[in-house]
Amino acid sequence: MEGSCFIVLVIGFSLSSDIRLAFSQQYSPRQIKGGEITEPAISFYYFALILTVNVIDIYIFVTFEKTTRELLLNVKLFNFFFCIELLLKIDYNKLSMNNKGPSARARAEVTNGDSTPIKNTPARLTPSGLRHRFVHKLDSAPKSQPNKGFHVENNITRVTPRSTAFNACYTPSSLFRNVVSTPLSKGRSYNLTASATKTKAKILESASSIQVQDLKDTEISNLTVAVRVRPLNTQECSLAKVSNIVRVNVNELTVFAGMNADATAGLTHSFTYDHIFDSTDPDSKNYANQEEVFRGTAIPLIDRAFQGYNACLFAYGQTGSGKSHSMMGIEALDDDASGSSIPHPEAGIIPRFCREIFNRLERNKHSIRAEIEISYFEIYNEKIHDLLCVTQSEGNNSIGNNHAASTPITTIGNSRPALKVREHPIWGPYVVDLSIHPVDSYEAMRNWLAVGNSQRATAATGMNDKSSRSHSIFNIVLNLMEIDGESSCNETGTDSYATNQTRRSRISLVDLAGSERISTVGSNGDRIREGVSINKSLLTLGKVIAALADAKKSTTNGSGFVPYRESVLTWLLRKRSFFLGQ
Ligand SMILES: Nc1ncnc2c1ncn2[C@@H]1O[C@H](COP(=O)(O)OP(=O)(O)OP(=O)(O)O)[C@@H](O)[C@H]1O
Repeated sequence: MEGSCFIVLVIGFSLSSDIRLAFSQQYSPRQIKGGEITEPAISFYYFALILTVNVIDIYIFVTFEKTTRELLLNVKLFNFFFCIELLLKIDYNKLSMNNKGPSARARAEVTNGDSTPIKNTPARLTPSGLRHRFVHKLDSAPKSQPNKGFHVENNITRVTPRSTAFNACYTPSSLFRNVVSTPLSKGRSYNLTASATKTKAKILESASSIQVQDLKDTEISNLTVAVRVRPLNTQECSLAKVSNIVRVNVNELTVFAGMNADATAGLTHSFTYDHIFDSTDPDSKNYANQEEVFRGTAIPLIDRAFQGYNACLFAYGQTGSGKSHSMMGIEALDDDASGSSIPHPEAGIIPRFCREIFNRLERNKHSIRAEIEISYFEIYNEKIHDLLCVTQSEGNNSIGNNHAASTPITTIGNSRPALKVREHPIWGPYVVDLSIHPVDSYEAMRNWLAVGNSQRATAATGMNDKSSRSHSIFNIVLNLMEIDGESSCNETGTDSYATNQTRRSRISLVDLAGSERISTVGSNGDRIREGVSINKSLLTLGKVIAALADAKKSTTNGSGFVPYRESVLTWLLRKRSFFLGQ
C-alpha cells in the first residue's frame, strides 16, 4: 500500500505540475503603479487537480528565501480522487514598505523652517497630497539619500518656508494650474476646454517656466496693464453674426471663441489684468466711463510725477478698438472755456490729466511752484512731425491763451517737414528742432492740444472712419519747486521765492496707431504703406518689451540686446530727452 501509494503520489505530483498553470487561480488583486503591474505583499494561490489516486495525505512545506525575503507556505492535500495545493507567498520587502506607505507618511507632521508645526497633511493621495509629498522629498532628503524623509515618521521638516516650498518650481509640472503669464503682468490665465487637451499639454511646459519667473517680476514691476472693452459700434451692430463674446469679472476677462471650424473652435481664453474697464453696456452697474478709466489708470501716474518720477502711459490695440476715444475723447473747448472745473463727461485721459495737474498745483500753490513745458509730435510712416509747430500772428507769441491767433503750418501728411532724431551720448535720443511750449494754465494746455489734434494724420479706413495713421506722443515736463518761505517782490517786479527742493519729471502720453489687417482696412496705396509702417513699429515695440523682460529675468546679466533702433517709436521712448538743445 505504501509502495503504490508512493507511485501514485509521484504520478499525482507530476500530473498536478503539468496542469498547474491551466487550473491555477491567484486570489490577490494586482495593482497598477506608474504603468507597471505589481504584485501585492501577500499572494494566495490554489491549484486543484482531479483524477489522482491516493489516500488522504497532507504535506506542508515552509520555506523562507533570505535573499528575496519571501516566505512560501505550501500545503498539499491528496486523496483518492483529487489533489489540492495551496500556496501562500509573503513578501516581507513589500510588507515593510507598505507600513511606511502614504497613510503613514501623511500622518507625519509638517513643520516650517523654524520647526513650528503648520498642519497635519491629509491621509490621502489627492493632488495636494502629492504636492506635499514632493515638497518633503525635495526639502528634507539630501541627494545621496533620496527617500530618507519617507521613513522618519513625525520628523519631516521643511527647510524652505511654506510659501517658497509651494512655489511652482517645487511642484511636478503635471500639477500646475494652467496659467500663462505675460511678462510683467499678474497671472494671465489661459484656460482651455476639454477638447483642447493636446494644446493644453503643449502650453503646460512653457507655462511652468514663465509663471515662476513672472511671479518674481510682478513684485518688482512698475508697470500696470489695464484693458478697456468698448461697446459694439454701429457697423458691428448691423451685422447679424457679430455679438459680444467678451465677459468681464472683476479683473478677469474671458473671451468665448466662436463655432468656427478652425483651431479656435471650442476654446475659451481667460486673461487677468491689473484693471479691466467694461464699457460695453452703459446701463450695466459695472459700466466704466471716461472718468473711471482716468481714475484707474492716470491718477497713480500723476501721484508719481509729483514725486519726481517719469511716467509713460500708452494705449495699444487693434484699429477701431477705442484708443483715441480713451486717450483724447471729446475736446470740449466750449465747456472748458466757460471756466467749469468739471471736465466734459466724454473727455479722455489726456485732457483730464492736464486739468488734474493744474488743479493740484492750485491746491498746493502755497507750497509748490511749477514750470510746465509741453511738446506734441507724431510718428507717421517712421517720420517725425511736430504737431505744435505754428506760425505766429503778428504781435502775438502766445497761443496758449488764444489759439485762434496762431496758424498751424502746413498740415497735409507727407508734405510736412520731418524732424530728425539724434542720440546724445549722455541724454539719449532726442528730436532735433522739436518745438517746446511753456504753459501756465489748463486753458493754455488745452488750446495747444486742440492745435496738435487738428494736425494729426487721420483717415477713413474700412475699420474706422477716423483712424489715426500715426503714433502721437504728448509730452509734459513738470519742474516742481517746493517753496520755503513767503514770496517777495524783487527789483524786476516779479515774485521771488526761496526754494529748497526741485523735482523734475517727464510724462509721455502716447496714443498708438492701431494694428491692422491690410485686407480689412482698405486697398488704397497710402493706407497700405501706412499700415505696413504701423504694424512694423508695433512689432518692434513688442520685441523691445519682450527683450527688456528677458533681460530683467536674466539674473546673470541684464545686457541682452534690445532692438530699440528698429523703429523710431521705440528709439524715442528709450530714456527720452525730447527737450535737449531746444
Ligand atoms: N468706450 C467707448 N464708448 C463709446 N464709443 C467708443 C468707445 N471706444 C471707442 N468708441 C468709438 O469707436 C470708434 C473708434 O474709436 P477710436 O477712433 O478711438 O479707435 P482707435 O483705436 O483709436 O482706432 P485707430 O487705431 O484706427 O485710430 C469711435 O467712433 C469711437 O467714438
